[in-house]
Amino acid sequence: MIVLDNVTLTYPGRTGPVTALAGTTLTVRKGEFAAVVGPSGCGKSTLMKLVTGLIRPTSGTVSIDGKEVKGPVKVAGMAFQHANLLPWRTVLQNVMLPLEIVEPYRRRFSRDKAAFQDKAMALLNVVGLGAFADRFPWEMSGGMQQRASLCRSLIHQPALLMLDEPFAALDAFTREELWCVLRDLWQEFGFTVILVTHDLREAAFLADTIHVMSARPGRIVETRQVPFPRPRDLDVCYRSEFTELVHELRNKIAEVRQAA
Ligand SMILES: Nc1ncnc2c1ncn2[C@@H]1O[C@H](COP(=O)(O)OP(=O)(O)OP(=O)(O)O)[C@@H](O)[C@H]1O
Repeated sequence: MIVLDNVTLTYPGRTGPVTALAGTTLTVRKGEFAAVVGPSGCGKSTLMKLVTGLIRPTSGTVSIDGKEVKGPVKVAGMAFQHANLLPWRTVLQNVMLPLEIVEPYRRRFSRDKAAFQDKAMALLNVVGLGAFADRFPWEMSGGMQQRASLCRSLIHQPALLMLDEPFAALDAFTREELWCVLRDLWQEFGFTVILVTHDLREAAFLADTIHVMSARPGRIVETRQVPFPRPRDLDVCYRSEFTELVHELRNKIAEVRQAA
């Protein structure tokens, strides 16, 4: 379980202190798919950095499974808006990169390389990239690169997947394809997800729970359970309850933007 308890984060800032989060409290259960939405600049990326231990709160605590986060956590995989694959490595080599860095895989890397390669290939097959393992990133579309990036974030079997607008740079069709890829990976492996997104349909399709943040300084102003049964497919996005939920979220965000 991930718990942010009354977290405030103030950046020193070049022209004076900037309080990005103020009194943010959030709980995400093990295995839950949580989405965080909110107006631009409300502190969503800051929240991700706090959970992964890249920054420490100014006050309050962040904990994972009862242990306070005091430095970069190993249990998390991460993916961002840009796939950031290394252009000189093939797709397979990119996916295997965390195994060369993260312990305990790192020390076993040379010995177990063949088994690790099989594992990477199995993941690439799940996301439909099995036939592209030997390609270089620049030979692939943005959507294919983002599939590979998801594989790279999951290769070391993290208990937690942190996603910061991973599909924002993709066209609408590719984005929906990738929603399904992520849904399938989550259903198969059961990791916990925190997805930061501007796309309310994405949050409503993928998440169990949607947290709405206020404008800066950000805190959680509303938490909605998503009622649609699983397994979900894209048809759910055309149901009236889905449209209503997205509308309500949009209205809430408009309200908090105006209040800022
Ligand atoms: N290193 C920093 N120094 C000073 N201010 C910062 C720093 N990083 C972020 N901020 C400020 O903190 C606030 C929150 O930033 P953050 O990137 O977390 O927001 P966000 O919700 O992810 O934004 P967006 O939705 O536009 O991606 C913003 O006002 C930003 O300008």
